[in-house]
Amino acid sequence: MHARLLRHFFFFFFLRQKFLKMSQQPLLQLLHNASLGSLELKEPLNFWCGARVQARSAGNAEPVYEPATGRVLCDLPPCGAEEVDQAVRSAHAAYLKWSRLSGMERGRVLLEAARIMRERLVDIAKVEVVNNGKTLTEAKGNIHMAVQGIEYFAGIAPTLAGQHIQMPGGCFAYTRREPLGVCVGIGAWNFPLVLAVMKSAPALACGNAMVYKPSPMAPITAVILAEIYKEAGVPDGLFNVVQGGAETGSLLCHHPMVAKVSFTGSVPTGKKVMEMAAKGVKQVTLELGGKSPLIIFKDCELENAVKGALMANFLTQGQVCCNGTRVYVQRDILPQFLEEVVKRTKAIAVGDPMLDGTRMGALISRPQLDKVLGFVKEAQKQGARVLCGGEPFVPSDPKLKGGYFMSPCVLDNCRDDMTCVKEEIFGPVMSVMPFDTEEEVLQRANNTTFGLASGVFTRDVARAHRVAENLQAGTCFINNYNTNSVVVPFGGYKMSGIGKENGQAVIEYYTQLKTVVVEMGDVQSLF
Ligand SMILES: NC(=O)c1ccc[n+]([C@@H]2O[C@H](COP(=O)([O-])OP(=O)(O)OC[C@H]3O[C@@H](n4cnc5c(N)ncnc54)[C@H](O)[C@@H]3O)[C@@H](O)[C@H]2O)c1
Ligand SMILES: O=CCc1c[nH]cn1
Repeated sequence: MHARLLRHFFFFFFLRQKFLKMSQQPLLQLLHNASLGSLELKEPLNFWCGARVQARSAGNAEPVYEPATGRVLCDLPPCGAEEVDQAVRSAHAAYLKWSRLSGMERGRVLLEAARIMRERLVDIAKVEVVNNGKTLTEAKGNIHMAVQGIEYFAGIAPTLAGQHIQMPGGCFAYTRREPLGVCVGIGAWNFPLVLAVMKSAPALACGNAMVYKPSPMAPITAVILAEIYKEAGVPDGLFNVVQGGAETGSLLCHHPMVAKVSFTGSVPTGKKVMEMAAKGVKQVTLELGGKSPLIIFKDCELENAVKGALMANFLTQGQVCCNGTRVYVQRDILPQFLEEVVKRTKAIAVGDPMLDGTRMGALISRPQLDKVLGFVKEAQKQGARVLCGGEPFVPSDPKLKGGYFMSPCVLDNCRDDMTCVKEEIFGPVMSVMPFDTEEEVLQRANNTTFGLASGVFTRDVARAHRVAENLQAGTCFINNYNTNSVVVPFGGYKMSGIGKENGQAVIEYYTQLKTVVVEMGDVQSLF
């Protein structure tokens, strides 16, 4: 009786999956040439067993907003325990097949995924603009980076190898670089597709499967990625998307079949993820927040330093983890620096993110906008001077009146003990402070619990490298800022995280080494 019931269950499950797959038009086709103010999404945004799946619990759905207009794009029901379990099991089944392929075979599939993504770059970028509020110019750059990430790890896949180690008496050992199994990715909302790719591409290249949970504020492009991987030829279930917030994330971290959690988000949530993973002795990668220093010496090329400070603060409306928001300027050049930085900040075109000329779009949400404006008010109360911006901004286009825009802000007269200098604001607010000596500025720059990134502008080569060596941060940019690339490792020191993403270093975080020891003679037993 039991076996008959099971057979029925599997038969209907199989039919349902088959029906879902036959009837589904790819999400990106439905969202082709997306524009602001019109998109309404009814499609389910979960993806496992190779198809989009409706969550069961429509009751506690949360609205997802379009940041540039304030409209509701869709209601997002969170996945519960049963759905998380289905996604993880689907990943595990696919992992058993995928991990048996050679690196060359896996790389070929990933290259195809990169090709498809490049072909649809503009369409994907438009969806990112609708869901995130960043400008189309930046979104196109982000999708280009995602394509490069998949290509890079497609190239790394065939190079994965162990070592041969000679031992006494003709014996030897060798190491096998093996995948971990089912990896969970949990992402933030500021680079929705890039973060999904930075986790999934190396995971898949190394032979793992992934269940990815995007931020509930920017849930759409991860599903597009899942459909691209499928079209490129990954086995059904290899890359899955489950939607939801803290509860769904916590179910994923606790699932016994999950081997690793790679998390991108704030420090407080990162601590919780690490605690949950510790219970199952699972590996973690934590890419967390920052409050990075940018140090500008008087011998710098000033125009480059000004441009660098803008790039360090205003991309993606200032919502970038590694932004250099504590700008230390050597006292002698502070007046010229401020004059130029304020002139250029005032000239930043804020507004419709779909327009070519726009350089700053909308912040992610109303609460985020209010929080950032609150930081500016608090800074003023504590003695900072607003040189420009820091106000809500209402674009002239009536359809954007409900959007979450603000004018980019430069704060002068800041001190190290002010809230705006100590805490991550995650908005377009630059805090500027004078310094006198190299020793003093290094001590002040390092006086923080964060350690994600840092930057230095100087013409003195020796000084540049000395400062880079002494800054306690995972990345130091010399004479530029935010020039991140998929080919170089990225990750924080101190409370900004554990582990690396990007570059060859990431392989260590998605594989485990097995040692095989081979005896060539007789066993010398003591017993
Ligand atoms: N270091 C990096 O590479 C990097 C990149 C992007 C963003 N960030 C950081 O992310 C933060 C902004 O993003 P955010 O507001 O989405 O961060 P967040 O910590 O609020 O959320 C991040 C993700 O964690 C999930 N989550 C929340 N509670 C959880 C829980 N208890 N268990 C499991 N998952 C949970 C969220 O749903 C979301 O998907 C900033 O601090 C920023 O610096 C860091
Ligand atoms: O918010 C930070 C996103 C990022 C950029 N490079 C690596 N992570």
